Amino acid sequence: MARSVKLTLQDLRARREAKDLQEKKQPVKQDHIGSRDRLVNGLFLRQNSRQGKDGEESRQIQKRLPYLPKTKELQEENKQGKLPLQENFLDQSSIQNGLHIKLQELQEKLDQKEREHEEVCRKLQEVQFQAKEMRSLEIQLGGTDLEKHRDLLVSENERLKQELQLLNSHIDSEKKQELSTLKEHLSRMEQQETERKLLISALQREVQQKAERLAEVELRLRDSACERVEEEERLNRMLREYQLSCQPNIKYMVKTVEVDSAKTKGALSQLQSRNVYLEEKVEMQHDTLQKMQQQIQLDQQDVAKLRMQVKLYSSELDKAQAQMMQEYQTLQEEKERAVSDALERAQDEMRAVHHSLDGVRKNLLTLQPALRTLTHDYNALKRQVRDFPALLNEAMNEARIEFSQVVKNVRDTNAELLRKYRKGLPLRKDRHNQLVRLRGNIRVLARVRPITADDGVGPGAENILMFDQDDDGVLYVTHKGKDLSFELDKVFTPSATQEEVFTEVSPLITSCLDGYSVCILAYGQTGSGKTYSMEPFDSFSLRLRRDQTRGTWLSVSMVEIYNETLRDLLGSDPLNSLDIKILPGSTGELYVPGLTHSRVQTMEDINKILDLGHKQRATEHTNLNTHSSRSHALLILTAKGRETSTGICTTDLAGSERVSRSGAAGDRLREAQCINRSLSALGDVFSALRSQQGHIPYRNSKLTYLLQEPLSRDGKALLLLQVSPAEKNGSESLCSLRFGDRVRTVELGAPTRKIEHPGEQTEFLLISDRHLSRLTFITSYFFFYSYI
Ligand SMILES: Nc1ncnc2c1ncn2[C@@H]1O[C@H](COP(=O)(O)OP(=O)(O)OP(=O)(O)O)[C@@H](O)[C@H]1O
Repeated sequence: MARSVKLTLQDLRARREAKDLQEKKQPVKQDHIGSRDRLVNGLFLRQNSRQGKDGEESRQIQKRLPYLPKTKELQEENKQGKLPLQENFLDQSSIQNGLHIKLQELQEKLDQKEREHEEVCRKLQEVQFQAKEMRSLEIQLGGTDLEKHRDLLVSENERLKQELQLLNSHIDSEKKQELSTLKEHLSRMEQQETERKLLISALQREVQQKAERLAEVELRLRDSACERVEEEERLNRMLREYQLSCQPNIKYMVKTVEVDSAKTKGALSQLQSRNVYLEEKVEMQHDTLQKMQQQIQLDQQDVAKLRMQVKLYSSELDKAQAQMMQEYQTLQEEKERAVSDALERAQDEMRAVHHSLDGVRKNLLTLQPALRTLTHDYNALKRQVRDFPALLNEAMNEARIEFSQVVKNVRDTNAELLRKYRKGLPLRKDRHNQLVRLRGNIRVLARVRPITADDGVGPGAENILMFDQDDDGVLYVTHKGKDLSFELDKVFTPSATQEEVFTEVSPLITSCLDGYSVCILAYGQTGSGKTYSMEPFDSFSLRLRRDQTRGTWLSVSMVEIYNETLRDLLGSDPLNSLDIKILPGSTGELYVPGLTHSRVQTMEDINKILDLGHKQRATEHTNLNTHSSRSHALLILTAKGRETSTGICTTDLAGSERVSRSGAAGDRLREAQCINRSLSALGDVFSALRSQQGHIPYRNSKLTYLLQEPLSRDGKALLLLQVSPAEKNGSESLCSLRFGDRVRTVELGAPTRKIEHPGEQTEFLLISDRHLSRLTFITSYFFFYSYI
């Protein structure tokens, strides 16, 4: 068994000196022993020191051993991609640089965009400025088509500006978002890089230390092996030399050896034991070395694994980086696309804006001459406006003076006119009265209604009336084969309007307002249009209203003559019988004591009274006209002013009937008889008037009694004959026309005015009847106007 013993030259020298001493039979000096001890001790100590150094090394290795689990942890972290290594760090740096470059490019693009945005804003400001100029031009020039076009352009510019702002804000927000994302990503990557860089540097330091220590250990092992080999060779050589040199004195030596053999043997045994111990130590060192080598191999394996891991990580990192780059490129492309789209849109809009601006510029160019003219005018106007207040004051003063002069003149003229009017009023009234008298105190007009649906169809509904084209007072009637003609004061055709009728009636109303007793009668068979002709009363109401504004007030009464009994239709008890009496102290003027007077102001008020009165009337159906009245009803209107009092009365009176045709019997028969009697009495009055008899039988009926005043010689009467053109009503139409013909011959004589003391009120009655003679089936309305 080869045992390597390490002996230094000093030990060998000490051993030789000891031999020399033995050979000189000198006792071994303590120094020699000490040197041997020192030799052994030195070897021991060296071994110990080496062992200590090796122990230190192994301790160092052991100290490094804790790095192994730490290395495993790092491996785990690397597996999770947490640890970037140096290669990756280099790649990361390049990526970081690339990102920085990209960021700079983005920043540049952003700056460019901002510059473009500023340019657009500047242009928009120019447009706004031009719009302001245009507005000022508009103010100066007034509205033209060009300005409307310019307004449109301005509004379009506003819209484009808003869109551009939106676009810019959108682009800014996108870019900012993208930039912030990239910055975050970059900062994250930088942080990771720093961490990985630190870890890599730590690992590198560790690996470097390990490598250095391994190299040192290997070096030492190599040195110790070399020393051991050299020492063995030297010892062998020395041994051989010693043996060779000692052979001639072998006896002596044997003796010496024998003498010293016990001691030498002891020393040798000690040396051998020490050699064994040293060999064991060397063995242990050898084992330790092997372990270290194994550890180094393990470390190298770990390093290889780590390198593999690093490569794996680097490939993964490359992949991630490639993916990131791809994503970045995609994002970049999208961003560039969005930016280019936005840019294109902005350019399009800018082009449109430029186009609009060109139009505006052209408009401005065309408007400039006009603007100059208008500016000139404007300046002139401005001067005028500046001078206007003074001129206005001057003109106002002049106008005031002129106006006050004119007002004074007008007042004078008015006073003169009023004076003349008052002076001429009696004369005018007299002349008007003369005119009316010349036209006849009793005028007879005829109004032909059109054929209506109520007339039915067939021969009975045929028209039997014709008109004279040249003379509006002639009416031709064809009845039962005979052609008859009637001459009246005026004939209204079916096409005549209400206004025309009222215009014809209005002179009598003027006479009424002038203070004459006037009676206007609408006369005709049932259904001939008497109610229809009442409508001009509305027109008259306007006149009333006008009169009322001049201080006239109006009251309404309504009475009924039923079976020769006079009743107050507006009274609390309509069944109370009223009397007609002569006004005390008057020259035979009539009044109805206890008659209710309701004050009215409008036509609506009158209509309400009429409705109220009609409700109280005793009406019943007959075979001829379901609406025919069975009594005479009188609506008495009295208008009174400071100087005048005008009475207007509308009535709906019962008509006398042909008993056989109406089928009346019992009470109906009595009513018809009363109606016929009153109408007969009215006819008698007209006959007496026509024959100018001394006695006019007014008192033969309540109706004629009430009609006394307007039908007296002091009154004026207008008879409006309502005529039906239908064949089946021919007989009644002829009767009406003949009655009118007879009435037309009546002369009432010269009418006289009635003057009343201001403030006193007198009632006037207007009486109407459905018939003014013995003719049957005729109803009529009467309008009566009187003057107090
Ligand atoms: N001039 C006219 N133009 C058009 N329609 C008319 C005219 N006159 C009368 N009528 C129509 O003839 C019909 C009868 O007229 P209205 O009621 O006035 O007759 P009346 O004489 O008052 O009858 P009664 O005596 O029975 O009350 C109504 O439908 C009316 O509208």
